[in-house]
Amino acid sequence: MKKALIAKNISKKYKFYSGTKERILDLFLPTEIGENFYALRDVDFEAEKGDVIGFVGINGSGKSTLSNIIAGIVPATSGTVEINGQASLIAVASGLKAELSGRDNIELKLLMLGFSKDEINELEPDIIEFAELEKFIDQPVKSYSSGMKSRLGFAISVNIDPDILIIDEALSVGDKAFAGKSLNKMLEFKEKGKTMVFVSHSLGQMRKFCEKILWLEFGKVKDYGEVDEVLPQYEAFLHQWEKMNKKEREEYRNMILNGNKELQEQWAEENLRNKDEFKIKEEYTSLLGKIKSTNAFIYHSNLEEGHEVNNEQLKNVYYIKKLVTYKGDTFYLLSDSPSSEKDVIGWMKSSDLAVHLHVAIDEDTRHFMMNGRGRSYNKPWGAENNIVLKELKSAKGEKFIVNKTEKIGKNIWYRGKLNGQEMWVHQNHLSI
Ligand SMILES: Nc1ncnc2c1ncn2[C@@H]1O[C@H](COP(=O)(O)OP(=O)(O)OP(=O)(O)O)[C@@H](O)[C@H]1O
Repeated sequence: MKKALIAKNISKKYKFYSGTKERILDLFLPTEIGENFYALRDVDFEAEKGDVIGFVGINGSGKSTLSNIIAGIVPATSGTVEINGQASLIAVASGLKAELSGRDNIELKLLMLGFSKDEINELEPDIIEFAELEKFIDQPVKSYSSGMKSRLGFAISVNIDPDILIIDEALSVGDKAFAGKSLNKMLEFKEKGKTMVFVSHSLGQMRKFCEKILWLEFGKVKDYGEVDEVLPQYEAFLHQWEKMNKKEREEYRNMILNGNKELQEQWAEENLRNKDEFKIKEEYTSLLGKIKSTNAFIYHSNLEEGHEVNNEQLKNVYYIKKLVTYKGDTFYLLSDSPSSEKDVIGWMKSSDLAVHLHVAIDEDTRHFMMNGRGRSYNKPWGAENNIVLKELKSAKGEKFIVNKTEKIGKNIWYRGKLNGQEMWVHQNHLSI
């Protein structure tokens, strides 16, 4: 497959000086003055065309520096970046000129990218509309909030249709509505098979969006691979990192920078024992479930974000064909039909559901008679919104021809037809 991006031995050195005198002397003297600080050290990685890669790492690990180098905004001290096509970076304020208005920034950026005046005139209204900056578009960018700068950056980057899109924390600023709109645009790019690099501290977004993860640690590549492999390790590491005090963090940093692989493996063995907890483990199951209360939460597939249930959802019975375990919790996939793909509602913690085992018995024909008690439903073990007939009193003595039998917990439910209408009836409401 064609490589979209090859980064080789990228290092980025910054210098810290104790004052202006040192800074000036360093320019003129043949010996180096000042303290060297490496934001990146020998970073190597490649992306195939269509890869969606997330950069993760604690604060200061070099994620933004690397994305800025790939986008051509910051030069590397050494190493090479080979890009097939044009890269575009969306980052708060990156490449925006503070003194110029939003509109002038759009024109400048497009001119720098080689667009003609006619092309710019065509693209500009779309960019302005997407950015939703209204009258601010003619104000200097220095008067913008970080969210507004991010909107402008995002609007320019996605509308020029780059080959590689680099998104640096663009979704963590700005409001929820804009973040939603941006995410849709990114999904559109993903579907088009564009190569994308995504920098974010939201691991939920990473899991939802990326296929590969590059984990940076103090400017070095700690790991690079499939999301399912790298992200649980990183989450387990974060869990430990948050518990460490200043001294322990310093010791850890020295261990990494000294590069002793054996010591590092030993540390991981002792401290990342819980890493499997952060893996999402999927299993097939067959249950029926009812939501216990309105406090329950329906999660997206990343199991981090979601929304509360509504009252109507409490009056339904759901099919559960898949379960996952993540961070010690079990989540069930709720669906309106007996499938884990069709009519899916979302994931819910098992503690928020009342469930029963759901076993298909057979599809044999059986003949029963209604005994006039109970109700009938459009699903076995139905709830209020599944009611077909509120009372079966008037059907007493009528024939009920069964075409499907299922066991829900300890109870048998029959699906059959009463006067041509299909419904599920509990065993207690039928007689032979
Ligand atoms: N212009 C600069 N001059 C000096 N040091 C810099 C400069 N830019 C970045 N750094 C340093 O380089 C290191 C990496 O920074 P970078 O912003 O790439 O990290 P990051 O992983 O994106 O962090 P965060 O998660 O906090 O955004 C940090 O220690 C930072 O202080």
